[in-house]
Parts: sequence; structure tokens; C-alpha cells
Amino acid sequence: MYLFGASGHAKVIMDILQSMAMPVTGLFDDNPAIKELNGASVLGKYMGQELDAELIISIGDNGIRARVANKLQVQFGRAIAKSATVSNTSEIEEGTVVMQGAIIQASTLVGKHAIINTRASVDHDCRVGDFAHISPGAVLCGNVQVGEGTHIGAGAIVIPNLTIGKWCKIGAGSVVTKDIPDFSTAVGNPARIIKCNQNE
Ligand SMILES: CC(=O)SCCNC(=O)CCNC(=O)[C@H](O)C(C)(C)COP(=O)(O)OP(=O)(O)OC[C@H]1O[C@@H](n2cnc3c(N)ncnc32)[C@H](O)[C@@H]1OP(=O)(O)O
Repeated sequence: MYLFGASGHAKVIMDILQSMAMPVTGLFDDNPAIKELNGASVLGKYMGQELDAELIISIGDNGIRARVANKLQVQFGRAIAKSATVSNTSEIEEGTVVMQGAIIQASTLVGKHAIINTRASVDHDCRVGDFAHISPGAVLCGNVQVGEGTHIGAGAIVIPNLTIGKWCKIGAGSVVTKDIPDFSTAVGNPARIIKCNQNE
């Protein structure tokens, strides 16, 4: 597996890949000063060369990850931690990572290049959009829809049957009790919309 982005997020993905006995061939990063990350070689900027293994974009920022994904013509892999629990009836699309201790329950779909972070819980019949990030310890109750590029902050809770639009930000520790429209930032318990991010 190759990684794109020599970041802290990459370090966690490397641990997961190691536990899957899947060697990291190398990382690409635009910063020429970074030569090594936790023992893996940083190969410099990706110049479009053909790769002999799949690649995961190891960039935590949802917008940057989306821009990179839309430019790359490579085969994308997945990393699913051994300690994660993923229902046989759920689906996880290419480029997505599922961190240690996360739980994905029945009939859930997680889109492309998403992050289901450490100990996040995504319950039955959820839809998590492409490029979304469910942060450490966040809880999506049953039948929650999370739009493309949306970031659910650490420890946030979304009650059942809600829809959170695309490119939203839900504050760490918030409790979402109502649908949230596209491009909103919402914080608190109950979560209130404080910003519209459409022009970011
Ligand atoms: C492994 C990892 O680390 S994964 C990374 C996980 N990361 C996270 O969980 C971070 C989630 N991000 C947040 O919670 C951020 O605070 C955001 C996205 C909600 C808001 O960030 P910004 O848009 O920069 O907003 P800003 O910091 O200016 O705050 C705006 C207001 O909301 C309040 N606020 C911000 N975050 C929260 C929150 N989580 N809960 C309650 N209030 C909050 C601020 O206190 C501020 O209030 P004020 O105007 O009365 O002073």
C-alpha cells in the first residue's frame, strides 16, 4: 500500500496496515524535507507514475482529501483495523479507513475516502458520504445520513433518523437533535447552527 500525505493520520493508518500484514511501500508528500515517517520511506511528490500497489490518501482534511482524490488516477485501497467491528451486511467503499475500536453496524454504507475514526460508532442503516469524517468517539445512531465531506467532531452524538447535509461541521461533543442543512457548522447540546461554510 502507498499512502499520500506524511501526516499524523498516516501514522495511525500505518499501524492498521501493519496489523493487517499489509506493508507500506512508501508515502508521497509534497514537502521535500520529510524523508521518513515512523520507519517508512517518504518518496517525495507524487508525479503521476504508475504504482505497483493500491494507495490511500492519508490527509485528515476532508476538502483537501477530496481534491487529491479527484485528481489521482490510481487504484485506491482500504484500511480496516483488526479491532474494528464491521457488519457483514454493511459496505465500505474504496479509499476509506476504519480506525481501531470503531463499530459499523448492519446495513450501513460508508462511501469513498471517508474516515471512521478511533472508537466511533456508526449504527444500523446509516449512510456516510464520500470524504466524510466521523471523529474519535462520535456516535451516529440508527438510520442517520451524513453528507459528502461532512466532519462530525469527536464525541458528538447524532440521534436516530436525522440527515446532516454535505460539507457540514458538527462541533466536538455536540448533540444533534434536528436535521442540519448543507454547509452548516453546528455546535452544542442541542446543536445550533452558528455558521454557513458555503464559500470556504
Ligand atoms: C484524531 C483526531 O484528532 S481527529 C480530529 C477531531 N477533531 C474535532 O473533533 C474538532 C471538531 N471541531 C470543532 O469542534 C470546532 O470547534 C468547530 C468546527 C465546531 C468550529 O470551529 P470554528 O469554525 O473555527 O469555530 P470557532 O472556534 O471560531 O468557534 C465559534 C464559536 O463556537 C464555539 N464552539 C466551537 N466549537 C464548539 C464545540 N465543539 N462545542 C460548543 N461550542 C463550540 C466557540 O466557543 C465559539 O463561540 P463564541 O463565538 O461564543 O466564542
